[in-house]
Amino acid sequence: MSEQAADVTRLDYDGDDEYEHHGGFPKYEPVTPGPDWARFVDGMRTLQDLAVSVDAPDDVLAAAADQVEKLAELLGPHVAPEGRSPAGRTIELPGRGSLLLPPWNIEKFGPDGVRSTGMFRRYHLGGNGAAHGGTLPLLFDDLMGMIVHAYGRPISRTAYLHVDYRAITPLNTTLAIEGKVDRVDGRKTYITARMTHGETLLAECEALMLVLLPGQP
Ligand SMILES: CCCCCCCCCCCC(=O)SCCNC(=O)CCNC(=O)[C@H](O)C(C)(C)COP(=O)(O)OP(=O)(O)OC[C@H]1O[C@@H](n2cnc3c(N)ncnc32)[C@H](O)[C@@H]1OP(=O)(O)O
Repeated sequence: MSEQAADVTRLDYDGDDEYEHHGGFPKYEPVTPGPDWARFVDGMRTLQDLAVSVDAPDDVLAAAADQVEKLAELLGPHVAPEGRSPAGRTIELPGRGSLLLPPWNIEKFGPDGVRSTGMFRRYHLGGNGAAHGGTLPLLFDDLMGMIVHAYGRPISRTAYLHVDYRAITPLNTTLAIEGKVDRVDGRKTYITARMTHGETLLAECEALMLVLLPGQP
């Protein structure tokens, strides 16, 4: 992670009245859990890949289902309210340690934009070896959230997200995504971003983020 990326720890926006008074968002603070958390998330990602790709005999599936049920039983009592799990708050891990997000790593985080690199895996397969079209807006939307935050805007939500698919997005190879604030107009923040594979443009995205009014969820 670059020096600039260290700013990502401003996630909690301590002491920022604007942040405190806009919207009804819980406060998210970055965490650094022990190494077992990274191992757990990594193992779960492997399971996600397997869950969408195996064609196993019944006895294997029965054994796997037994183990999955046991695992759910083990973890069930430890469910925490939103903003309290390390998922999504472990900045150093791919996808901030959240299984919802593809395993991408933040490389640059600052007012001049956010850049992240990573790959789509078997779990993200759409058809014919390419990433599912819905995974790109997911990644772009999360990027937009980070960009608006890194720019220093109060808590905002996506009003629209427009994606232009320019080329097939491959799996299992390193890609990059990068974007920045283009302009600000009152509550509105206009952001553009692009996803690339080397020199190849895969997708472009334009979004409008709106600063939440007091009490807006
Ligand atoms: C480590 C880092 C962590 C950071 C980690 C980051 C995490 C990821 C963050 C992801 C963020 C999300 O995905 S958020 C989830 C997806 N988004 C949502 O669910 C939002 C659902 N929509 C809403 O809640 C609402 O529509 C709002 C709050 C966005 C806006 O409602 P509102 O406050 O009533 O605003 P409204 O008066 O309608 O509009 C205000 C102005 O914006 C314009 N406007 C509103 N919507 C649009 C639109 N779609 N297209 C064009 N213009 C629009 C209006 O014309 C108006 O312009 P004028 O007349 O003033 O000129």
